[in-house]
Amino acid sequence: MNRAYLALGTNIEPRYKHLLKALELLKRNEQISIKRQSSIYETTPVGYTDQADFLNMVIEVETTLSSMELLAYSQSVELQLGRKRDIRFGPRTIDLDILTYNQENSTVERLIIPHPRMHERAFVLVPLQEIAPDMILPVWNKSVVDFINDLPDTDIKDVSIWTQNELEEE
Ligand SMILES: Nc1ncnc2c1ncn2[C@@H]1O[C@H](COP(=O)(O)OP(=O)(O)OP(=O)(O)O)[C@@H](O)[C@H]1O
Ligand SMILES: Nc1nc2c(c(=O)[nH]1)N=C(CO)CN2
Repeated sequence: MNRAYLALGTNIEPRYKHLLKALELLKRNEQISIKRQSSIYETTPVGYTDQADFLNMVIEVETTLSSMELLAYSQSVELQLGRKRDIRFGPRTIDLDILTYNQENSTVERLIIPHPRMHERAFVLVPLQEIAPDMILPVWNKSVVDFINDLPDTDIKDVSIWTQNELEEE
């Protein structure tokens, strides 16, 4: 059995429905079992900033899929949710990134594990810390907490737990 962490992100309405649908499609795969899921966070866009705020979350899964198969299934979920690829780092109905896969450090075709930008993204590290506080990231050999401590305060401020009220209004 393999253990992977996945990051989900969406900034096209209905954002919450897109997250739920993606989780449902992941659960539908008998080779994937969701073990933990973080709260949902509302986050300010990073990279390409002229776009709407995101909802982000991180989940831990156990899977019998290989990392390439997990990527292929994640991409099929993105497609089923109508994702179109246009602006790099731009708006998306759902983005599914594989953060880590076991303790692997590998690049196979177009899949890089661990995700090469995960350690600098508050919208990934903060939800990840919630479900895997003791995790040491392969390659960097550094804990999630240490990476969070190195982030600028402004980045942390841009990531906040989405409250139930907001959830009901959505
Ligand atoms: N760890 C990974 N998880 C998901 N996709 C990856 C990973 N490593 C490489 N890729 C490749 O990245 C390609 C582009 O992914 P995508 O369009 O989601 O990028 P992005 O979401 O705009 O940027 P980012 O990868 O920084 O979140 C995918 O087709 C996939 O082949
Ligand atoms: N806050 C936030 N910003 C982003 C996100 C995301 O999921 N959340 N995804 C991006 C594309 O990889 C680029 N910027």
